[in-house]
Amino acid sequence: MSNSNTNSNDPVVSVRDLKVHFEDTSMLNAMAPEWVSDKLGLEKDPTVRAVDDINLDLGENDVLALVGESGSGKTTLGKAMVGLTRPSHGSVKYRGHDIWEVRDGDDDGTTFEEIRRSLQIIHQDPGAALNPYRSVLENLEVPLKRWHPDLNFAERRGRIHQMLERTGISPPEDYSNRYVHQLSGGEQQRVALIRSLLVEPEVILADEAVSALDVSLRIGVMDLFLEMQDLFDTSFIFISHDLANARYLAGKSGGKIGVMYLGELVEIGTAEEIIQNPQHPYTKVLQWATPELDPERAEESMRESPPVRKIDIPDATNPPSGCRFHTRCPEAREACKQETPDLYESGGDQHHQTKCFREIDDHEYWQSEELTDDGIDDTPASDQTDEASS
Ligand SMILES: Nc1ncnc2c1ncn2[C@@H]1O[C@H](COP(=O)(O)OP(=O)(O)OP(=O)(O)O)[C@@H](O)[C@H]1O
Repeated sequence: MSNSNTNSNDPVVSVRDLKVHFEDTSMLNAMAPEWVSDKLGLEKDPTVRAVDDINLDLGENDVLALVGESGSGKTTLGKAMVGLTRPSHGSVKYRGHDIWEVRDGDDDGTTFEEIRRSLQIIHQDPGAALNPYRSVLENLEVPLKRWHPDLNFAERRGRIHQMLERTGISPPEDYSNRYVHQLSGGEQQRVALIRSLLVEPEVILADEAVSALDVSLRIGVMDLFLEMQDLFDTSFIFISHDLANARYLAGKSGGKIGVMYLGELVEIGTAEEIIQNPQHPYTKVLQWATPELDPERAEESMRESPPVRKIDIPDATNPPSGCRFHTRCPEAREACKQETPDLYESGGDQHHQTKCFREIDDHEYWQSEELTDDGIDDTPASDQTDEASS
């Protein structure tokens, strides 16, 4: 994208103090005053705090793999980073331009259309992005016609055939005439990847893009993503609930793994650091739950119980006070209930950060009382504030 303010050292996407909260937009909430719903005995859905207080930069040619349990906010963060979900608070900048200020017309240095082209998404279900009633060629012509209207039919077909061949879909003349339903899952995902790459984006968000694939096909598609990432110098945000996939993607590309828990980024670092030297107690839980990371220990660890005090994940509408993991954390102490940790450097490594007081040698955490199973306080943050003020 041409812009005189663009500096190649700047992050491509930069997120500051990001919150994405989903309000209840149902008719009941919009129309009925509190006393009406109380009288009718109807409960309004509270706000979901899907993403809270995240600061993150994605550089050029960078790879970030976001992992965490279902509902931890991975997709919401990813979509906010590519301008598909509007933040409730904070900013998401593309090459220094606040995406939503541009969208709302407050910034004349760039256009929202250009941002939309630069930030693409590939979904878990590739079929969703492809028209089943059109051939592969017709599907892939759509982005080219939109973003490169100067190309004629022969030039478009030439580019499409080249991309099909590069991604291992061969012979391209044959495949380009097939309909989407005549392709395997792996071939559909390749076509979805080509569709995104044809518009020459700077960032691709791949949301669980390999989870629906058979395990035997997964490595091939992940390798292809990484090959294309390298070839086109495109930054990728991979979303996966599987730490083994995240390790593969971030490890091979020299990227980072970001671990999410209840809307917060709790640890971020290189694949090597997150797998070999995890610091956050929640990252250790994910590692325990992924025995294939260490097959030698797999059998042994399957016999152990998970390193948590409670299995149940608290509700994202009312997360626990202080450190959100304190209700399940085996290392939790009183201080974790009261205060929210920042992301601290782990062991002096600026590329490895952990949201846990245990990173700070002289933090009052070390003097505070350990939380035992009997002492687990499930009171959500908001209720505690209410109690304190009443
Ligand atoms: N449009 C929405 N409206 C209301 N709540 C939402 C919406 N989108 C997501 N949520 C809620 O926000 C929280 C985070 O969801 P998100 O999909 O980002 O998590 P995730 O880690 O990607 O989970 P999964 O792996 O299951 O997709 C969840 O509690 C989810 O129910």
